[in-house]
This record gives sequence, C-alpha cells and structure tokens, in this order.
Amino acid sequence: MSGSSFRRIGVMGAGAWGTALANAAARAGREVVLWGRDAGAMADMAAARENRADLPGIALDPVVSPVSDLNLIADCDAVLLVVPAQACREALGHLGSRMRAGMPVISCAKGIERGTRAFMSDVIAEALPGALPAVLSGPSFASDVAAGLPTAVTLAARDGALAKDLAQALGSSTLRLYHSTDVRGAEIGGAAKNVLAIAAGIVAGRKLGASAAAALVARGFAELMRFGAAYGARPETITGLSGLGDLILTTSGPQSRNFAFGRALGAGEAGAGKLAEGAFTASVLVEMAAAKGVDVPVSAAVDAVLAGRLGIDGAIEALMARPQRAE
Ligand SMILES: NC(=O)C1=CN([C@@H]2O[C@H](COP(=O)(O)OP(=O)(O)OC[C@H]3O[C@@H](n4cnc5c(N)ncnc54)[C@H](O)[C@@H]3O)[C@@H](O)[C@H]2O)C=CC1
Ligand SMILES: O=C(CO)COP(=O)(O)O
Repeated sequence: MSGSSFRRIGVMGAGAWGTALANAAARAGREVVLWGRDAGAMADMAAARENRADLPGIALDPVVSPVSDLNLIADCDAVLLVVPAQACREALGHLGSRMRAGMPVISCAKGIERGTRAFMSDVIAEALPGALPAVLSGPSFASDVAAGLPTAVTLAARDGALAKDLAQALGSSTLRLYHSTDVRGAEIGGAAKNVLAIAAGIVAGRKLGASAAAALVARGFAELMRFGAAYGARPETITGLSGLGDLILTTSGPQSRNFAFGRALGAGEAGAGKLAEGAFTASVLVEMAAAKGVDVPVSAAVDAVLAGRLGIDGAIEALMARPQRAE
C-alpha cells in the first residue's frame, strides 16, 4: 500500500498526544477519526472543535472527526494507538474482532506493560493477532506538534516498505518521520527516557546544579544503551531520535510531565497530577534489566524512591558511593 493509500487514519485515545497527532495527520492530507472513550467529552470536542481539557487553545483541523464509536476506527486504513501504555491492551481488546486483518496499528505510547513485561508492539501483536504492529516515537511534545512547530520522529515497522509508506502518509512540512525496521529499538528509547526524565526532574527540584544534571543525562544514556543492547535494539536507534533525541528533550525542563513530576518530588511538593509514564515503567524496567544482568543504577534509584524504599537524599548518596568503575 503506498503512502497515499492510507486515506483514513484512526486515532485511539483523545488526550494531548492523540489530539496533536490527529491534527498532524490532517496536515499530512489524511482524513482523521479521533476516538475517545468518553462520549460526552467527544461530543463537547466536536462542538467546540478543540480539546479544551488536554490541548487548550489549539483548533481541531476541520477534517478531524471526534467520535466515541469504535466501529469508526475499525473502518480506517491505519490506527494510531495513543492511550497510556498500561491501558493499551484493554483499549485494543475493545477493538478486537471489529478490526480487519492486516491493519497497521502504530503504538505512540511510551512505556512497558507491568506484570507481563511486554513492549507495546508485543501488546498489539497479542491483543490483535491480525494487526501489523508499528511504533512512532521521538522528541515531540504534543503542544509543539499541534502548533505546527518543526518536529522529527521515528516510525518503525518490521516490514521496511510498510514503515516507509506510513512515514510518507503521516509526514508533512512540519512533522518529519524517519523510517526504520528496528521496532524494539524505537520503543525502548521512549519507555526508558521517561524514567530518566523523572531522575532529571529530581535533580532540578533538589537544586543539585547543572553539573549533576549533565552527569545524570550522560550516565542515564549509558544505561539506556546497555538496556537497549540487551533487548535487541540497534545502536543507531538508541543514538537516534527515539533514544538520545527524546532523552535530551524530556530531561531538559518542566514542559515534560515526567520531568515536572520528578521536580515536584525533588522539591518535596505535590505533583501536578498529569500522566507521568515513567512512574509506571520504572519498576518493570528495573526488573527486566535485572533479568538480563544489566546495570541501570539511575532507573533503579528512581524505582526505589517511588516505591518508598529510599529517600531522595539516600538515593543520591547511594549513586555517588557506587564502586569506582571504568567509563
Ligand atoms: N503528550 C505528549 O507530548 C506525548 C505523549 N506521548 C505518549 O502518549 C501516550 C498518551 O499520552 P497523552 O495523550 O499525552 O496523555 P493524556 O493523559 O493527555 O491522555 C490520555 C488519554 O487516554 C485516555 N485513556 C486512558 N485509559 C484509557 C482506556 N483504558 N481506554 C481508552 N482511553 C483511555 C484518557 O481518557 C485520555 O484521554 C503516553 O504513553 C505518552 O507517553 C508520546 C509523545 C508525546
Ligand atoms: O514523550 C514526550 C516527548 O517526546 C512527552 O514527554 P512527557 O510525557 O514527559 O511530557
């Protein structure tokens, strides 16, 4: 199927990122069905032509149809899956038998499923065995993409021709998609950087200084490379947009919800209550690292703090007191 054959794109999940991607797909010339589970909220969005709750101030493109009927998603040529990682399996379960075989389903969620230790492409393959799993990931704040600011991300599918077609179908003058066949690499970066962004936020909230912030990003990237290698990611994916690119973005400041969550923790304040995927991924990522004998001290410190096993100052002391090692 060539890029232009993906005439109608379905977006499952009408939060900040789903709404931004709906507008981006519209800008790329697609018809877009934006599905949310709350019928009232979707009716309000259809009337206001704006997602006032999650993406205020950005008008919905005229070709985006907000709906709450999943049958309209099943009719689409490809689906973007944009609900939180821990909710993906349940959301796909509702789509289930309505979906035709061979439908590309593109995970845009950044996380690893707790309990099963499944990456999102595996969740898609298990929940919808007839689907073609793909991953869209990279440095891209919803508000930037929705505002049409220049953004570049990775689109990965096991079949290189499909990845290329999807990248062509969704790309526009403001959203550039690089295609890849490294599905695992693309999804590892997005999941792991959220945990590291919480750590970066803690460093900022605790006022540990710019030197500590830079050390955190560099050592965090080292553990991302080790974890990626253990789980089959290609090095060029980890050093690319979905790995290093997104790590840089999300460890840079409070526009990231994960960073903001960490900063509030570090400052001893209550968080803003927004989705911070890294808080859900930390423990499963640390379990998976241990299962492969991979050292992830920064992520393990975040997990220990979130689980209440260590205080923030104790976690920092423990990181600084680790045995000396070669870089
Ligand atoms: N906001 C951003 O800038 C970006 C977000 N992402 C990723 O996209 C995913 C979604 O994030 P956002 O849209 O920003 O979050 P959000 O909190 O703005 O929206 C999440 C949406 O999913 C819906 N939802 C939750 N559970 C559901 C379920 N079981 N079934 C159906 N719908 C359900 C919620 O009602 C809400 O509308 C996350 O994994 C996030 O890491 C990725 C790139 C950028
Ligand atoms: O993944 C993102 C940008 O690429 C969004 O990060 P936050 O979820 O931390 O806001």
